[in-house]
Amino acid sequence: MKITRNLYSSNLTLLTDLYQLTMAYGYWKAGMTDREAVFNLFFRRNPFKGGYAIACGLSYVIDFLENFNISDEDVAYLSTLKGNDDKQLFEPKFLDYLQQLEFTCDVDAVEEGSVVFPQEPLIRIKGSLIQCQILETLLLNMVNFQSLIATKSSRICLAARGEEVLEFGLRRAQGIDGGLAASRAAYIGGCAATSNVLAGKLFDIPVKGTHAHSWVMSFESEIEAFETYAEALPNNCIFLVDTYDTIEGVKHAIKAGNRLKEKGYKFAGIRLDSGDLAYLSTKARELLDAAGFTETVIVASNDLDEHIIDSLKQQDAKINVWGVGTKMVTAYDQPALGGVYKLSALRNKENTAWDYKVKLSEQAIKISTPGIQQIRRFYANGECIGDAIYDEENLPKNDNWTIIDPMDMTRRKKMTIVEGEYKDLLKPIFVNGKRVYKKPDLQTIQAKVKDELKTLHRSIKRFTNPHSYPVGLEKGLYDLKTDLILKLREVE
Ligand SMILES: Nc1ncnc2c1ncn2[C@@H]1O[C@H](COP(=O)(O)OP(=O)(O)OP(=O)(O)O)[C@@H](O)[C@H]1O
Ligand SMILES: O=P(O)(O)OC[C@H]1O[C@H](OP(=O)(O)OP(=O)(O)O)[C@H](O)[C@@H]1O
Ligand SMILES: O=C(O)c1cccnc1
Repeated sequence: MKITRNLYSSNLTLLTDLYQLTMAYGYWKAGMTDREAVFNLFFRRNPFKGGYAIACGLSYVIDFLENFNISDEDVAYLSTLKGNDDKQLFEPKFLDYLQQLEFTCDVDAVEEGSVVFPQEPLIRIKGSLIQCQILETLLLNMVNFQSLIATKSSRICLAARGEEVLEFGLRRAQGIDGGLAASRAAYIGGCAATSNVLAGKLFDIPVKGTHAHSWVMSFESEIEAFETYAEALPNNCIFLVDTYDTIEGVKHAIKAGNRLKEKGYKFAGIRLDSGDLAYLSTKARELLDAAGFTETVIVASNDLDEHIIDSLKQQDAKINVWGVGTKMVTAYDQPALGGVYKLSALRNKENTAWDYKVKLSEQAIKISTPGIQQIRRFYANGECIGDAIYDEENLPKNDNWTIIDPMDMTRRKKMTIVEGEYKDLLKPIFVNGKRVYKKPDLQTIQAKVKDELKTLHRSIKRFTNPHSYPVGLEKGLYDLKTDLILKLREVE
């Protein structure tokens, strides 16, 4: 959408960590800028102690890469940076080089809205070392946050069991883009609408809302507040009933609802925002039904998250619509996804072959995976049964694959390549810097999340101790990684 582009397509190239630019300078000085490299963006643990994550943020990444450039102003600023000796940090020739740098990489990525798991590359960038390096920070910034919020939202929507979830988080979000990007990701995760009007305009998300306590407090009485609201907005009446006494509030809302009905309008709903939401929603439902307002919905808000919604569902609360703010947009119980971006292959100096790369660590989970990675997801009867991370340059010779858990080599699973029962998740997005992928609209991405979640066994979606979905390295890649680690540790 055009308006979206105006906000996010400005030149964001300097929205990066300084070390990307100092390394870029180093590569340039060492004559390494154009060595072909492959980097992968992945995370190591599912967020929220859950069993899966939702990939999100690719659209921002695409806009950023399509508008990649270093402007006169950027160069002017970079030329003012000083080193420890108080001399210019970057020599002018390097800045000239940077200014002429164009984005020419290949990008393959998992589509937004896909279900993804730890260790899987969400984005794979292949191209000149300097370009791949410079992109790290912003790619992580965009994908980490949005994937986190889309995952949170999908959990909250699962807890609501198909009922409407409204995202109310802007006022508690982490700044301006923390609000906007969260509204977008929350919608992708399954929310029906947002209260954030600019997000509605930019991303074409439905906007919805009720009214605040201040409205009720601005009148002599609650009933006067509801009736005045109904006069002004007869087609948008959800009354907030808990400013003074919730049960009395429901009765006042019913009075105002009767006036609306007389005038031929619908009494759309009430909102509960405090107290025992199970008890109050049940009482409110009884009162509404007794007054003939069986279609009038009960919206609930107040620090909700997936666990409280789940509990309210188990208590048989009579809530139809869930308003969720703070805990959704701040990902309250886990504020960062922790995705990383690692080099996995580099052309040798002679440019004749790939050198595969790993980052070692004492912790197995932190040892990166080498190769030109792709993900293959296997299905049986419409359910996904396991993912293989494999090396595109070393495809297994036969159709019987073994996947091995990189954290525990005794955990293995056999997968058979059967036509129509697998798919590769990384799709071409850019080829030689030119976009080859058409961005889907948000509704399509939201529908994808729903469809993908249906392919996951329910044990993987439960909130408490979810079953862990099998993701492994294809045996060829596993062996390759093990050899590399042994070599680096100099074990014969
Ligand atoms: N029946 C229920 N079961 C589980 N949790 C509930 C139930 N009813 C409300 N809650 C949750 O309990 C928490 C109550 O928080 P708190 O005590 O701060 O609110 P309150 O006193 O009801 O309202 P406020 O302080 O906003 O006037 C909220 O997170 C709310 O969503
Ligand atoms: O609880 P959250 O999940 O963050 O949802 C958003 C909250 O924001 C509003 O409260 P606030 O007290 O800011 O304003 P109000 O007067 O409209 O209630 C609203 O009533 C919700 O309680
Ligand atoms: O419209 C609402 O009810 C709303 C909007 C923002 C925050 N809390 C509630």
